[in-house]
Amino acid sequence: MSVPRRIFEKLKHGGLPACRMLPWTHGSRSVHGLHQRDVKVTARVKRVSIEGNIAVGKSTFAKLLRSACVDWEVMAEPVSKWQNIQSGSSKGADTSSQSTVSNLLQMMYQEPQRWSYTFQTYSCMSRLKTQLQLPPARLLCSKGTPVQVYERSIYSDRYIFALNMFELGCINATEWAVYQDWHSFLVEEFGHQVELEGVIYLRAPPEKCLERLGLRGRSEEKEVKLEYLDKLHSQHERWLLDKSTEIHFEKLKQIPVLQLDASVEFQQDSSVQEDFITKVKNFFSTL
Ligand SMILES: Nc1ncnc2c1ncn2[C@@H]1O[C@H](COP(=O)(O)OP(=O)(O)OP(=O)(O)O)[C@@H](O)[C@H]1O
Ligand SMILES: Nc1nc(=O)c2ncn([C@H]3C[C@H](O)[C@@H](CO)O3)c2[nH]1
Repeated sequence: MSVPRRIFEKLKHGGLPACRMLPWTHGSRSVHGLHQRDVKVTARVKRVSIEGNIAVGKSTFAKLLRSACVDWEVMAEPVSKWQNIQSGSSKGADTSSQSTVSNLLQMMYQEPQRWSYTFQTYSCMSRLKTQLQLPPARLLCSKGTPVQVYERSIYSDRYIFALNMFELGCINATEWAVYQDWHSFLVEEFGHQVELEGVIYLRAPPEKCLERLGLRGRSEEKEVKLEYLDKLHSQHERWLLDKSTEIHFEKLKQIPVLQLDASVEFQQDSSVQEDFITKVKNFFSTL
């Protein structure tokens, strides 16, 4: 049986390390382009998302994790893709002729009723692509606890943002029904490949997030109000703490959550950083 082309290319370029060379000649089924043996090799790698309100400090915390342990791979939220929608970005298109046609993040903030549904289709698709990426070679070789960490996930896309936009009336009942239908279909189709083993919830008062959002000064967010961050804060609390959000996937209902107090100014404080890393290490070892 031949190796699925997509996987062959991935292995050739991304490269599985010699320590995990795969015996392709043995007949086994291809699961969504992932060879079954490949699924086994990657199964030891845990998958965790960092969740939290806008500007709570996820990217800053992600940077800390990146520098803390070689067994952890942190995948950034694909914000720049949302800010630079490219023309002709289909597979095989000549990338040299691509140009930026729009900034969807800006459009969503400026005209939420017009653009929220479009935004959620694109954000969710880009998160799905991120979650489907195979772990890098060093994680597959790891003798410790290898973990792929994602900044947000296809689950916060639905249970935080899309739900919030629906409740705010920026996504209508038809759009919400359509979104949920394809979201459930994709999660079920991709199965284990998009499951998470844990969530790190960075928690801070919305007022603190607004302060940090102002500090960061991303131009698209200049009209974001405390009221919006309050709503998003409540969505996080309902999903990750109270567990009162209706969740449609069994494994996600039981997911372990590590809650960290993100209001602490940890950037200049190495003892807080060490405390965070210890908590994260202990959490990963339980997954
Ligand atoms: N613990 C912290 N103490 C003080 N300032 C912080 C802390 N964490 C983040 N910041 C600052 O707050 C701003 C926002 O942080 P960051 O970009 O990491 O947020 P984010 O959660 O990744 O945002 P988004 O939700 O937009 O992805 C940055 O200017 C950053 O330097
Ligand atoms: N509407 C909406 N849906 C999402 O799924 C989503 N994910 C992130 N964001 C916004 C928050 C930050 O401004 C910026 C970077 O996180 O993008 C989102 N907005």
